[in-house]
Amino acid sequence: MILELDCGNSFIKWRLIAAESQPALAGGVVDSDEQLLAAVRQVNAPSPLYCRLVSVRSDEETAALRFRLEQAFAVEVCSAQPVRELAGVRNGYSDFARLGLDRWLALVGAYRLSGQACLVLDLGTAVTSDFVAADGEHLGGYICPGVPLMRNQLRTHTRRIRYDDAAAAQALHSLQPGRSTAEAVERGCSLMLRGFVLTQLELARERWGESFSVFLTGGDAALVRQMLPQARLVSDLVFVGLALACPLS
Ligand SMILES: Nc1ncnc2c1ncn2[C@@H]1O[C@H](COP(=O)(O)OP(=O)(O)OP(=O)(O)O)[C@@H](O)[C@H]1O
Ligand SMILES: CC(C)(CO)[C@@H](O)C(=O)NCCC(=O)O
Ligand SMILES: [K+]
Repeated sequence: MILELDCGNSFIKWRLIAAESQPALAGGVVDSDEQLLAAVRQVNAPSPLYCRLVSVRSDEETAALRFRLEQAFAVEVCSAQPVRELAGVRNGYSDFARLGLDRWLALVGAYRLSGQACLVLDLGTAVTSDFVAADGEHLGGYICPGVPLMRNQLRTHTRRIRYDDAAAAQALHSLQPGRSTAEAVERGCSLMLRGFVLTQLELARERWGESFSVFLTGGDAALVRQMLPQARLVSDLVFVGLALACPLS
């Protein structure tokens, strides 16, 4: 059993595979180390012998999780590290170690799957885009707040923007001008996200014409899925790169 973990800022995505390139036997999204251990223990399968993880958390938090995993399952843990080059892709940051490892693994995964120029969009706590040229050169990318951050900033810094989750869920059935606070904020943030995505597409077209692939991943990918019919929705894109960063042998 191999345990794979993508430790983001808000959630840990996990899955168990029996062996390299096998479909997941179990997996999920949890919001704490404790929940992760409990979820993995509940799976009716042998305990994992090997764990590969990518984390954008602090080194201390990542080390603490690693320690708990080793204690709980006696696993060998490989934690993806920043590198200048991997699987034919060259890191485009002037200081390669500063590029978020989740972005790096997602773009390495995208290039492996497409073998051509690609635009990678990851919609999580933050929304990120990355550009990889046909020869594997990472050109860099963009970072902006994701929908949960935009919404929370508005709630935190204004006195009269208040509505509940039910109203929020209800608001996105249309993108017409909002007639309530919930509609105005939810639709406004949704349009900002769409604007960002359309601009990324334009930038990619200016560079590459029509010869590029678009990859979409992250927990909020569904929010822009419809406006990107050409995009490949690969929810485990980070795991594709993670397998390349932490091969078993
Ligand atoms: N099953 C789920 N559990 C939690 N969040 C989910 C789930 N499905 C979709 N989401 C959405 O995914 C978003 C979080 O995205 P994701 O899990 O990709 O990133 P993250 O771990 O929060 O942050 P990061 O961008 O650092 O990876 C939330 O805004 C939430 O709305
Ligand atoms: C941008 C996030 C938060 C997305 O998860 C992560 O990739 C990160 O913390 N990156 C470090 C900063 C950078 O990529 O330039
Ligand atoms: K992410």
